Formats: sequence, C-alpha cells, structure tokens
Amino acid sequence: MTDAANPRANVPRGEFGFDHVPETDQSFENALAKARAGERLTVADGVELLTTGTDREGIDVGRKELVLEAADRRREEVVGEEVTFVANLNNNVTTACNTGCLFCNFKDRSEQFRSANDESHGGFTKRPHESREIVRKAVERGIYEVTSVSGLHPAFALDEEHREILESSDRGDLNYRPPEEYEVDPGTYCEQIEAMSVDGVHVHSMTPEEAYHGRRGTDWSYEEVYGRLKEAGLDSVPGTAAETLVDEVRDVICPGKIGTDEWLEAMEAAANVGLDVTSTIMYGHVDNEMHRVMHLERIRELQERTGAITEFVPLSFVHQNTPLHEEGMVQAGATTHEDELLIAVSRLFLDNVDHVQSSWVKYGDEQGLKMLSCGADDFMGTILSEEITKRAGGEFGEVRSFDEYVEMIDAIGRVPVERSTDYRQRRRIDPDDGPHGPELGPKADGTPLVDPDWLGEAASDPTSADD
Ligand SMILES: C[S@@+](CC[C@H](N)C(=O)[O-])C[C@H]1O[C@@H](n2cnc3c(N)ncnc32)[C@H](O)[C@@H]1O
Ligand SMILES: Nc1c(NC[C@H](O)[C@H](O)[C@H](O)CO)[nH]c(=O)[nH]c1=O
Ligand SMILES: N[C@@H](Cc1ccc(O)cc1)C(=O)O
Ligand code: SF4
Repeated sequence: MTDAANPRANVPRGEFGFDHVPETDQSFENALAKARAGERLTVADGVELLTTGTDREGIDVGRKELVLEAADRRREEVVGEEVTFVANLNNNVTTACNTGCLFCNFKDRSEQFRSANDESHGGFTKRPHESREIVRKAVERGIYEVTSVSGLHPAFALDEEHREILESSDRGDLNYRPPEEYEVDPGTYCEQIEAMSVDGVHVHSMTPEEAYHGRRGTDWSYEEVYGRLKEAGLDSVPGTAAETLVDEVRDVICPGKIGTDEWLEAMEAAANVGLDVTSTIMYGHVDNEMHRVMHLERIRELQERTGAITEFVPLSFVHQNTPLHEEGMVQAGATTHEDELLIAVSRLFLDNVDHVQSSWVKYGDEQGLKMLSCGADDFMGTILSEEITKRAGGEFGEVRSFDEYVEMIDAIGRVPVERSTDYRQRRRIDPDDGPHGPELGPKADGTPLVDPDWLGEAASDPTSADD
C-alpha cells in the first residue's frame, strides 16, 4: 500500500507491456552501502536506489533522504563547493519538423511552412544572416556560448554537396524538399554554424538527430558529418535527442527518431573528431526506473569509450501541451521525489562524469537550488531565450541574470563560478562585489548581461515568421 509516507511515482506501470521492468535481486541496503563506499554500481543497484527499494511499493521518503545524502557527499568529493553556470544564448533556428515525437510541442508541422500553404502557424525559421545578428548582439553583451537546436526542416542539407545529392536523388523517403518551396530558406547546417560563429563564440549545436538529418541519403559516416561541421565552426555537441536510450521506450515516444545504437554511434563519432559532448536523459513520461538506469549505464559506457562527456543533464518531461498528455497516454510528469532521486542516482551511478546539471528551466529556481544538494553541481546557463519547455507548458521563464545566479547560489552557502562550456575555464565570483556580469566570453567585460531594454528587443526580434 502507498500512503503519504510512501508516495507513488508517476510511472504508468503495466500500461505499455514493456519487457524491462524495475525488478532486481539486489537489496536497497546493499546498494546503498556500495554507493556510500564509492563502488561502481550495477543496474540492479541503481534501480534499488532509484525506487528506494523494489521490496516495497511507492517511494520511502526516509530511504530517499539516505540516497540524497550519499549523492551530496559524492558531489562534494568530486567537485567541492563550487556551483557553475555559463553565460549563454539559446538560438533555435527553426520549429519546422515532421518527425512527430509525441513528447514534443516545440515543432510545427513543416507542411505549414511551405509557400503554397496559407495556413497560419506560430512557428519560425531564421535565415543564416538573421541567426548571426541575434548571436552577434548576445556576444556584444558578453555570452561565452550559443546553444542551437532546431526542428528537422525538410529543406536542411548539411552543405552544398549534400544538397546536390538530395536534389538528384529520386528516393521518396528522404524527408527533403528544396528551399524554394518554403517562405524562408534556413540555408544549410554548415551555413548556420558558420553564421553563428561570431568572434570565436563557442558554438554548441547539432544533436545526433540533427546529424542524422544532415547525412540522409548519403553513405557518409558520422565522423564525416561532424568533421565538416567542425570545419564550419562547431565547438561541441548537445547530447539531446537521447530521450530515454532504450528502444522499447523510443518506439512509444519517438518512433520517427534514430535508435539507441545510432545515437551512441553519432556521439562517439563527434568525440572521435575532437568535439566535446554533453549528455542528457528525458524521463518521466512512459518510462520506468529500469529504463532510467539502463540509460545511465549506456552513458557511463559511452564515457568509458570517449572521455568526451562534459556533463549529464536530466531533463524532466514537461507534459502539459504534448501529444503524450493530450492523447491520454501520460497523466503527468515525474514527481519531485522522482526528480530528486534521478539527480542523486545520476551522480552516484555516473562515476566517470564530473558534472550533473540542475536545469532551472525544468525545475524552477527553488527546486533547482534544492537539486544542488542532491548531487547536482551545475546550474545551467543564462540562455536569454527558451522555446522548447515554454511551448510544452513550462513556466519558469527564459533567462537568469548573473546577479540572480550569484544571489541564489550564495544563499545556499555555495560558491558561484562562471564556467566555459567545457568547464576548463572557471571564474569564482565574489558575491559582495556586484553588480555581476560575465567575463569569459570573447567580448565579456563584466558588464551585466541582462539589460531589461535589450531583453525586450531580443524577445521581439528573433523570429521571422514564415507565414
Ligand atoms: C526539441 S529537440 C530539438 C533538436 C532536434 N529536433 C532533436 O530532436 O534532436 C531538443 C530536445 O528537447 C527536449 N524536449 C522536447 N520536448 C520536451 C518536453 N516536453 N519536456 C522535456 N524535454 C523536452 C528533448 O530531450 C529533445 O531531444
Ligand atoms: N538544461 C537545459 C539546458 N542546458 C544547456 C546549458 O545551458 C549549456 O548549454 C550546456 O551546459 C553546455 O554548456 N539548456 C536548455 O535550453 N534547457 C535546459 O533545460
Ligand atoms: N535543448 C534541451 C536542453 C539542452 C541543451 C543543450 C545541452 O547540452 C543540454 C541540454 C532542452 O531544452 O530540453
Ligand atoms: S524532439 Fe526534435 S525531432 Fe522530435 S518533433 Fe521535436 S523538434 Fe522534431
């Protein structure tokens, strides 16, 4: 029986007939002892910790606290008291996508973007010179990094050579249409990356799914694709599109996406050409605790092979406006207990990844700060603009200033640190020496990043509607 002391997790158990279920031969006590001793955890150990024991239903709040404490202690041993964040901008190039992921409300059906279609839609596509202008303004303000993830616009090609291949192909299954058919031409991926490379700003872009789109219809390896992108100015790769790296889950929530093995292949290729990568999990939809820990194991193995993963970012599913919720497949996202346990078990299980990020976009400020005592040590970035979570129904806003960061981190007794994307550059910030602004970006001089006038302007300027 579950009750107030043993609340249920929001896991739709039994509804999807999954082969993988959270059952183990391990005990919670043994798993906790191993975690405390710093031993490498097995999947069974991880499941025991994440469920607070498969011997009882619901989450045992007392046991949960023991897991959080172990993770907090591990965080302290690995990275100490510093809490990092990066001065960055999100620049999504287009919302046009017909991959049809059921957890996503960021995309707009790409048909609607065609010149021949006069349906109106709330989406946008930016031309390369428009992306450049948005990034240029943010670089002037002091950002270190631009993160750019986008819908898989059918007119996107990797570069001109890829476009020629797509144009001359008579295959009907390539999800390609020439740019002339659309109101706005997004250019090629390489053109967008080149355009966003302003004054040496760090360009963090091209998820494995986008790289797949950038090689469709060719026999190019992912090394070839990421090699060309690197030439164009790409600096590191976001490990999103991972969702949950178990195919029986992907088959339900993103049947149009590449499988687990191909996602791993793309990430490894990015690492092989010398790019750093981040890693993520999106959890709290149809997945159960066994899937979550299997995912962690795949990330840990990838890190053993590459050493290129700079951080792990748990992305709690935002359910409100998504097809999964609207079609009645999922009632709600993860509970706060589940979120805290996921952060903690990520810290304990991923013994080869130094940084675990707490996303204020997903958790908000209060819970985001709490996560910094459950195993997380990074508090994301300023981002300045946010579309993915907002469109899914998230309500935690689009920007955090350096002053807000410093005040929040200082209030929990930790040390605020501005970081570079790869964490190699770090600058401790004295809370008493405000106002605070970024100093690591190519044009950063300590001036506060967030000027209310500029924010108003940015909010109205980044989109050029296609309709
Ligand atoms: C919107 S996609 C954009 C990039 C590209 N289309 C792709 O799929 O890789 C980026 C990521 O946002 C995350 N995301 C999308 N919808 C979400 C939601 N409702 N809740 C939480 N994360 C979400 C997913 O992890 C997804 O891989
Ligand atoms: N967690 C989220 C992020 N994280 C990305 C970081 O801001 C940064 O780009 C990364 O740490 C590399 O340095 N970005 C989002 O847009 N939304 C999130 O929920
Ligand atoms: N784009 C992702 C977040 C993300 C981006 C880049 C990263 O390296 C990690 C996470 C989202 O909003 O859900
Ligand atoms: S997650 Fe990415 S690929 Fe899937 S529908 Fe959304 S934008 Fe398209």
